[in-house]
Amino acid sequence: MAGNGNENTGGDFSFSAAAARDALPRITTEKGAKSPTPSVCQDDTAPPVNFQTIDELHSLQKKRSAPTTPLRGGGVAGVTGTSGPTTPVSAENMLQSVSASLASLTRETGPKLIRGDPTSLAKVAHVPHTPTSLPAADVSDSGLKFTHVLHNLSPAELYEQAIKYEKGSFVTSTGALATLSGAKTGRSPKDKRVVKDETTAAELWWGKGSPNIEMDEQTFLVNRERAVDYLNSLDKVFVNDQYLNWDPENRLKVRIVSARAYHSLFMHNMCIRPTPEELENFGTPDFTIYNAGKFPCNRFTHYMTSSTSVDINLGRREMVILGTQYAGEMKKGLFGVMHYLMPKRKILSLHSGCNMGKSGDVALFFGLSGTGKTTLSTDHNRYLIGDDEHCWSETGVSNIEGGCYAKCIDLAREKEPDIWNAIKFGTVLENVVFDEHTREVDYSDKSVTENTRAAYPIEYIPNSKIPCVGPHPKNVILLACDAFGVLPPISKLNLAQTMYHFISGYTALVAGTEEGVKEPRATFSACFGAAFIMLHPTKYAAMLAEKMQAQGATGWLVNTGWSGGSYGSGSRIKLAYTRKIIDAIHSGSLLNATYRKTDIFGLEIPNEVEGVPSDILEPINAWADKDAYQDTLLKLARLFRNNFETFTNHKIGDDGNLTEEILAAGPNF
Ligand SMILES: Nc1ncnc2c1ncn2[C@@H]1O[C@H](COP(=O)(O)OP(=O)(O)O)[C@@H](O)[C@H]1O
Ligand SMILES: C=C(OP(=O)(O)O)C(=O)O
Ligand SMILES: [Ca+2]
Ligand SMILES: [Mn+2]
Repeated sequence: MAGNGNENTGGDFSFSAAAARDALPRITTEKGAKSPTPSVCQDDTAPPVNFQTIDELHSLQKKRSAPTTPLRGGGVAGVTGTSGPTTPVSAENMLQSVSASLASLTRETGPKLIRGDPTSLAKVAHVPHTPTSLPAADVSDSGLKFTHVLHNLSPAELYEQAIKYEKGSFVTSTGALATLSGAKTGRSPKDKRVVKDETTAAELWWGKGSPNIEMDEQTFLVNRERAVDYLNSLDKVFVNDQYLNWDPENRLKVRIVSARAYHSLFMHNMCIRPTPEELENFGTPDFTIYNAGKFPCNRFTHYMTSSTSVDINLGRREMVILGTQYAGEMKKGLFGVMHYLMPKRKILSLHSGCNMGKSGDVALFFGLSGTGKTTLSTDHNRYLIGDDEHCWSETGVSNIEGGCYAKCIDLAREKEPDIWNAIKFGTVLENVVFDEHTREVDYSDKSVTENTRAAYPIEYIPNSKIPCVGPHPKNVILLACDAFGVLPPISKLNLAQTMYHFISGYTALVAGTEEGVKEPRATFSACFGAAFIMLHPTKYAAMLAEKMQAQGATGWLVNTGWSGGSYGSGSRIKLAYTRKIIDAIHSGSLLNATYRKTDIFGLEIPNEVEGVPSDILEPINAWADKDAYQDTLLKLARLFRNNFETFTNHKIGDDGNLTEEILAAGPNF
């Protein structure tokens, strides 16, 4: 029979005489005792183990983080009860600070907080929450419970949290964390509110065309309390303390309090990550986000028109998110804050990508969502400074963020290798569809949304420039994804034209990034980011004009949209051609090309661009139906003219001549 290890040769089955009588010999286990069979298993002798139980074995697995990483939570054996001698002072400070952030406005007390995961067996330090002798009427159950704080967890820890507790979290075949953002898969601009107080009433852009829909301070506090109460009711909250802006002089300290590991990992990737030393000395944040995620606002609250509300209070330096889990709200909410704070310091905030050539030539890529900022600023031959949000100061450019947020729909390894390779361990992959077994992502699948996204730290792009700063830009590239197919793939702009197109901010909004947009549609968004600007567009335009003039930067308009017909009949310009066009801008060869001027828009188009078929450079040549082309061109020109009407009564900067030139730089018909 198989299994007893004896060779059964002929049916006879016999033990050795001794074994049969006395059963098996005893094995000696005493220390130092000689093995009963010294000649075998010689090198199986291991040094003595230093654990007695399974729990002890497990406790050995996790080494304590270095003393410079004091703010780690679960698993660190600390003290129970009030903080004792082994609690690092900075950790206690952190808890005090978070408790202050999460304090109820009405009960005037911070919640009781503990570091670490609530399921962790190891007891960790907590802050005793301050006043103890409250009148009995003020004592509530929420005041008696502890909330666990998961402060600046590492990506690995956040993966574990997400996979254990957040439905829809999976590791993909390349190691990314696939997540679902829930009902909202894009931003909700109609649900954005900005507190109008005395200061902001005077400073901000309000009224027609403005993204700033007002709310009063009192209503903000109602929503803030709602978010804070929700967060405090949870067993645990995630807290990220990070930075915005790579320019050290103009850095902002931000705190993000959220309910999901997904949100914490997203912001870990998208904001600038502090070093352990910086984290230890973080102090009080300059701006705080309370992200209550799926927890809705109360529709009976004044100003609320849906169950989603994204509220910014510049005076309190706080933002509240209720009723949406789309992580992009946090990133773009902070961008709005920068659009307010930076111009006060004479720094221009830009909705643009930015990269730098080997010789130090910097290019900006402006454009609305889906026009190619991320794709075209991620360029294997150049250093990536950032893909979406920048500042332009007296000294040059700086990225506001520490990561990139790339669209993933139809992502292909051959076309965008750097973005493809960045989707690995640590990257958040939102709303993608993958094979249930292999976990291979199908980037063409739009079942959840068109707006599938990857958020990764900028250093995941091999030629990213760290720190993400650079000298003054040489080229300012305006990207428009023209769904009408009438704008040339490339045109050179004079300063007035650059300003005209910057203020117009034209594109065909590609489906998905904003809720409810299912088809490309022509749209105008001042400064290529009206949803995020806080001041009147002419304020940013004046700063851009001044900076471009001072630095002698050249403006370009690049159509990354349709050619040979409108959306539906023509086709999108090949990414490979757009890249050739961009190469020619960077190399300087386009500056020396010969140009001709187009009708109506008066755009200068080159006769030739290396690597691009010449018959697409002049849009009419690519259209089969020339009459249809003329009609469409006029239609778009009218849309431009109508849109610009609201700006005709505004002066741009102090230069009266420039204002006149800008007004004249639009289409003529
Ligand atoms: N000719 C083109 N130029 C730029 N992007 C293109 C082009 N054709 C297709 N695309 C696709 O359009 C999308 C641009 O998105 P992205 O770069 O993320 O835009 P943004 O950063 O401006 O929001 C990408 O999915 C890219 O692959
Ligand atoms: C995340 C966004 O930015 P973009 O589409 O420009 O990458 C957004 O607009 O929500
Ligand atoms: Ca953007
Ligand atoms: Mn982008």
